[in-house]
This record gives sequence, structure tokens and C-alpha cells, in this order.
Amino acid sequence: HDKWEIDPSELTLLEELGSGQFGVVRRGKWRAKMEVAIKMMKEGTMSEDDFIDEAKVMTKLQHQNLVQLYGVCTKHRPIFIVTEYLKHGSLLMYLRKHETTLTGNYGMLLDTCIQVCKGMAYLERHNYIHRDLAARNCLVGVENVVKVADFGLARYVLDDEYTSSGGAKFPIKWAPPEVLHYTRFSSKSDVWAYGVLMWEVFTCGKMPYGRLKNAEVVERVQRGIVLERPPRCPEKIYAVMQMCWAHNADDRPSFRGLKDELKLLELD
Ligand SMILES: COc1cc2c(cc1NS(C)(=O)=O)=CC1=C(NCc3c(C)cccc3C)N=NC=21
Repeated sequence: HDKWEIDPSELTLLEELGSGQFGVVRRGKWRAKMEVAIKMMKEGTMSEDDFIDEAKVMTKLQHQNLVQLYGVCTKHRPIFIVTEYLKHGSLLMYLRKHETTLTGNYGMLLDTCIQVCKGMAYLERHNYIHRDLAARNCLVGVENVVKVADFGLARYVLDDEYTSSGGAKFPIKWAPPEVLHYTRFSSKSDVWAYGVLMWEVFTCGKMPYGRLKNAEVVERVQRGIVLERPPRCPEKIYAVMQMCWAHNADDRPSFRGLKDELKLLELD
């Protein structure tokens, strides 16, 4: 009996938490007491067999800043993906909801960025590329813990609109030049996305590049124009974002290097 296979009869489905293009997420209980989140994958949105192979790897990725995958239910359709439950939901919603109390609280905002960086440094160490790092794909739990979610899932999405850089649903605003041109993903393309996530955090959830159309963003990124410093964001913090947006992937820091940079800022 594969340990990543969960017996659906041991799950209790509770309220809906959200629904996205890949299916519905519900809160639930596993073996009556463990609080979990269950994503019921909409049929046809994902290459399921490939994902199920990946799930075995994902259950081995364990870090306090990664949303823990508990297992999958694959003996029926739709398949269920079961993870730990984080009670404050998506980081993006959390930033927007708490904008008034978070604005100016650099300690909190920087701590949020450091936690995401730690989770990403763990993935980097394990040569695991996220491919869709953004505030919407991070979750907030008790005591302001922040965890990276959905890592690696982008590879199994069947919808070309989402996977090809020309598609309408492709996360253009978090993509570096080499991804826009050649769809060349790497931990350094995750670092570019991390810089945009820092910008999201220090603007308390604003949309990067505002209402600019994807084509206009592509044009700017190719010309080397990057996001402006968020209002009242300390220069030293904006300087770290700019390091993540180096045009040449090799000139960007690693997540390991970023962690040291950010820790130094924490001392200021
Ligand atoms: C409290 O509010 C929430 C809590 C969660 C949540 C959404 C909300 N609400 S909302 C939409 O932000 O407003 C999604 C999850 C989740 N895992 C999701 C997940 C699964 C199950 C499978 C594969 C990948 C992932 C990321 N763990 N806890 C929560």
C-alpha cells in the first residue's frame, strides 16, 4: 500500500475554501482529527498520471515554509490532493485584507519575505523549480507562518493558455526575459518571480504593472524596465528586489544568497 495514497473513506469533506481553474479546495478532516485541505482536481485540467508520479517526490519535500503534501486519492475521479491546512489562506488575500495594519510594518513584511525565501532555498537545494511563485501561491497559517504552495504543479497543467508564455493565462508579470523568450525555467527564474513577490508584499498586494496589458509588460521587461520602488519601501529592500531582476539570469542571486542579504536587513 503506497504511503502517499490516502483512503478517501478516511476523509471528511467540510466547507469550500476556494475554487480555481484546477478545481475546488475544501477544508476537511483526515482520520477524524487531522485538519487538512483537499483539492479536487477538475477532470481534464491536469495530466494526472504524470502528477501522481510527482506526488511521490512532493511528499518527500518537507520544510516549515513549504505547504506539506500529505497524499493523494487516485483510485477515483476527480483525484484528490491532500495537504496541510493553513487557516489564513492565500498570502495575496491576507496582504490586501490587512493592508492598514501591515503598511509601514517593515519587520512583518520583511519576515514574510524571509520565510518565503527559506522555503524557496530548500527547493533550490533540492534542485526543485517552482515555475509559478507569486503571493497567490503562498499561504498564511497560525502565528503569521508563511508557506510556499503549488510548487512544481505548473508542469502538469494541460491548458496551453496557462503553460505557453503566449497564453492569456500565463503569469507574464512574474516571468523573466529568458522565460518570456524561451520558456527556460530555472531556480534563477524563480528568483526573478521572488523579486516580484517581494514587490507584492511591500505594496500589500497590489497588481504588478497595474493595468498594463501582457504585451506591454513583455516589451518593458525586454527593454530592462523593472517595477518601481513601492511607496515608503526602504531603499535597501528595493535594492534586493532589483538584484532579483537582473536581466541575465546568472547575475541574479541564489535563494541561499538572498537569505543572507535579507537577514542582514533584519538587523538594520
Ligand atoms: C483559510 O482559507 C484558505 C485556506 C487554504 C486554502 C484557501 C483558503 N481560502 S482562500 C481561497 O485563500 O480565500 C488553500 C489551502 C491549502 N492547500 C491547497 C492545496 C491543495 C489542497 C492541494 C494542492 C495544492 C494546494 C496549494 N491548505 N490550506 C488552504
